[in-house]
Amino acid sequence: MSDAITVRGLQKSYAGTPAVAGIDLDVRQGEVFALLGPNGAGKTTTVEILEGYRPRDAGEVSVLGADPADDDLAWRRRIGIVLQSSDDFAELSVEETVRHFARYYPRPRDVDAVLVATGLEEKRASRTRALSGGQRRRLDVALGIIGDPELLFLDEPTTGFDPEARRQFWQLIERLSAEGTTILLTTHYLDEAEHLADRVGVIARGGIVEVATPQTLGGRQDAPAVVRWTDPVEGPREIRTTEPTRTVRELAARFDGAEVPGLLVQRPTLEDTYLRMIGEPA
Ligand SMILES: Nc1ncnc2c1ncn2[C@@H]1O[C@H](COP(=O)(O)OP(=O)(O)OP(=O)(O)O)[C@@H](O)[C@H]1O
Repeated sequence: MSDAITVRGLQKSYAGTPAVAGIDLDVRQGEVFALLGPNGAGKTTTVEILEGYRPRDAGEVSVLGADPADDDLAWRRRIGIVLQSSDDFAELSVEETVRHFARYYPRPRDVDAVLVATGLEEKRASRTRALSGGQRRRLDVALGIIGDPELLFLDEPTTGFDPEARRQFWQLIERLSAEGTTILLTTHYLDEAEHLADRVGVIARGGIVEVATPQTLGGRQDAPAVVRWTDPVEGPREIRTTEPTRTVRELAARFDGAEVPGLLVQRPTLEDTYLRMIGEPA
């Protein structure tokens, strides 16, 4: 199967300062791919070039088989974009706004189903200007998926969501993914990337640092584990080891098979790994 997105040698500068400095990227059809990176790393610039909203300086880009710079209408209808919030439709109700957007697409999703899926059913009659920040972001997501896109771009989709709304959003993304939608998202939430993404790409200073699954990024799966427990005499203890099973077995023997007090085995989290990769102290 061909890739949904192919990027080779992408470059973009603003007033001579590189924001994207030669990025290569492949997003497979049907996968959820998360772009991670610190503020100013070049994520939004990259995504907006892929969406056809920003011109590039150099490089080859193919999105669903077309060059986004051609900005073909039929192509545009096959992609979904969750833009940063705008107040353009402040006087329309939630339902009117979603129905309005549905008319732009040849085969839109059912408006009622999208309102339910995005948790906006109870707010359907509310003016969009009266929505809370998190509700407004849900509306952005509703507008991004109403056209039933093959490829969905989500730029920091859950910023401002409460924990319950974030979980509901994750379920929505999982459903869309299960239906075959390819999804490229940017996020600052490492738990979100870990939960949703098949693969993550870490981008820093305009370049890709690594592309891997969340489980293997930065050699995470082989990183030493920390085994912690509380010794009845010596108090809290910890050992860093590449063989935590052996350590636990030895501890179990030492405690005669009884519960080892406060036993905990921890591998580096995705966040630990990410912070190390981008050079921040964990
Ligand atoms: N329109 C613009 N004009 C000038 N400089 C810009 C413009 N857009 C982005 N930049 C600069 O390009 C760099 C990359 O910005 P970009 O928005 O792509 O980063 P990002 O990874 O999306 O960051 P964030 O996580 O903060 O959203 C930054 O240094 C930013 O200041």
